[in-house]
Amino acid sequence: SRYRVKVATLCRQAVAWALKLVRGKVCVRRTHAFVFSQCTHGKVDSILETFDLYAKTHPSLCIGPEIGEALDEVVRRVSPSRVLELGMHCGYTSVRLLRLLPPAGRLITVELDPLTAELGEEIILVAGFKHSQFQVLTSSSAEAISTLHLNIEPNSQTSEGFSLVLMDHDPQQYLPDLLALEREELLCPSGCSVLLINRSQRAEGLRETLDHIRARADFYFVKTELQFMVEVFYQREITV
Ligand SMILES: C[S@@+](CC[C@H](N)C(=O)[O-])C[C@H]1O[C@@H](n2cnc3c(N)ncnc32)[C@H](O)[C@@H]1O
Repeated sequence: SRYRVKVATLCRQAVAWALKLVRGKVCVRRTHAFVFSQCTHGKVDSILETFDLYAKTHPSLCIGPEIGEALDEVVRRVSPSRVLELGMHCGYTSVRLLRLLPPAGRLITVELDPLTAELGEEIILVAGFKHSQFQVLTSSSAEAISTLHLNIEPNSQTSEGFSLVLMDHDPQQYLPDLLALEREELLCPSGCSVLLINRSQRAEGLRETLDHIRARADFYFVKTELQFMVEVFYQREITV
């Protein structure tokens, strides 16, 4: 019976893999429609589970539960009051982030494609989050970063800037965006974790970013390097 269970699992995985192959490219509308119609509105866990269910049989860009848990661990540890996400897509990671933020926490999320941004924002609202907790900027990461200081209200409890940045947009943009965030003084000087999602072992952009970080040991260090995610820590001011 043990072998029967194993064979059944393998068959299920083979069918799911074949379905993904047949269904071809990632479709934002289809992802949104599935999640919107199948999840329980207002229940964050149901939304994440529905995304994961969809990804079993359809091509998906969502990070999924495995990288998601590594992300959760960082969010719980950092407990950031301000988070910046570059590459919102359909809102999977935005919902994951928002559910772990402290009550006064706020997320700014950036998405280049207007339709994706609209559909992703709807999913965040369906999850039950309010516009007082998050803001979607529909633009390229570079444009967004150059205007971000206008979107951050001073917070008396923390130093200014983001204490967590998630980059999952375009690895070629990771380094220029990191440099721009530093230049614009948007990284919290007392400490900011920058998470770089690595979807391809051949991502040249990620390698360049890490080379830069290693050469800037005065302000940066690589805190953890997992196969799919690298955590870089930035600090300008030493806290006592
Ligand atoms: C891999 S997906 C993000 C997936 C998301 N983190 C999740 O797990 O649900 C990348 C997204 O970044 C967007 N994107 C690509 N380049 C961008 C850029 N330069 N600025 C902003 N968004 C960008 C794409 O349109 C796409 O929706």
